[in-house]
Amino acid sequence: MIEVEHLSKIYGSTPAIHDVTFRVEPGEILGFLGPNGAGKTTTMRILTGYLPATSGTARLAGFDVHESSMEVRQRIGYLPETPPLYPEMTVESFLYFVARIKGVERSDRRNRVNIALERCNIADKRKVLIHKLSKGYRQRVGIAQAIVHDPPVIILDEPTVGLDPRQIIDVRNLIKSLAGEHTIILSTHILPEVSMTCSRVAIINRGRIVATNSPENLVAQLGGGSGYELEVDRDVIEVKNLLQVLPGVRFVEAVAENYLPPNRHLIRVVSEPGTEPGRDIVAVLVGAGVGLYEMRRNRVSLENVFLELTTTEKTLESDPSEPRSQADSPVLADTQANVSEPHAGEGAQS
Ligand SMILES: Nc1ncnc2c1ncn2[C@@H]1O[C@H](COP(=O)(O)OP(=O)(O)OP(=O)(O)O)[C@@H](O)[C@H]1O
Repeated sequence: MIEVEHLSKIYGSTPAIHDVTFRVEPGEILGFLGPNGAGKTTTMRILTGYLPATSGTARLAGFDVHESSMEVRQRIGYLPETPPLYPEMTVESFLYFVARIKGVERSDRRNRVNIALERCNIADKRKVLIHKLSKGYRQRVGIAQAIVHDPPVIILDEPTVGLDPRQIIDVRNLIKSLAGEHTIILSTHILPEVSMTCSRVAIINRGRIVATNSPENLVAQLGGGSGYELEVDRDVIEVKNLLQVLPGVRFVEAVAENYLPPNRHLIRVVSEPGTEPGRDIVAVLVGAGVGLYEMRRNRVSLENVFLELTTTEKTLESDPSEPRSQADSPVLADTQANVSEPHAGEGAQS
């Protein structure tokens, strides 16, 4: 439904995006994830026909966004970071207005406006002036204006910024309910937004796509960092001798901690991807008379992946079905070699 190939944009002498390539299948929600200034809005604006690219192509339902911008605009619903609302209009009259300028037939407008009001759960606000609405409701009106002409593609730029936690949940549920019937790109720098809402994610950093895959596969690619942390009464050399022969145990290392009582050691056991050697680890330690005071799992999360990819120069191998960017240089081996740093259990708070 959406095919982006080798897209680049330079503002004057400032490069904003470089060789961006990804695809979105019909009915899918793609999370477009990146830190501030990564190039998300620039990419969205090119896709919606508001900004010309410096080079590369983007096609939507087969139409080139630059050469066939009218066809593209009819097929796209766009919610920019700041929703384009007319505060002095009522919700209903604004949606009628948008339906008209988006080319909805007069005979179909009432029906389309009613559907948009219902989908966005704002039917009871139809006669309310937009400037009297809370930010959460205004965001719903913003989404309603994006879907009122029933476009196959919806592009949402940071749709939950500035909302309170309750409103965020409501807007995320609304977005999820639109998938299937619509193909959606959701641009965000908020990680939970992606894990909760999107079937696939493209991570952009400093203008370049550094990974494209399902959230689960991205985590699995870095899954070599999963394992266990043990608090024991033996040092790392003794524990290593006992455990490193076990199937599934990749390596054993000491973790520096200064809160532990004397003669206690914190030890990390990193497992091979897809293995669960926890049971054997306990059996061997207990069998050898080792005092095991605590054992907990370390799991790599999407947060770890995001931090790894946006604070380093790494890229991950993309989904094999994904078109490859010329700049794509899969360095999975490099990534796996570094998985113990940063610590797999650490990461930004969500
Ligand atoms: N009109 C412009 N003129 C010059 N540089 C720009 C312009 N718009 C964006 N940039 C630069 O392009 C880069 C990408 O910006 P963009 O707004 O696309 O990022 P973003 O990922 O959407 O960031 P944010 O999450 O902060 O909105 C940044 O370095 C930004 O400073």
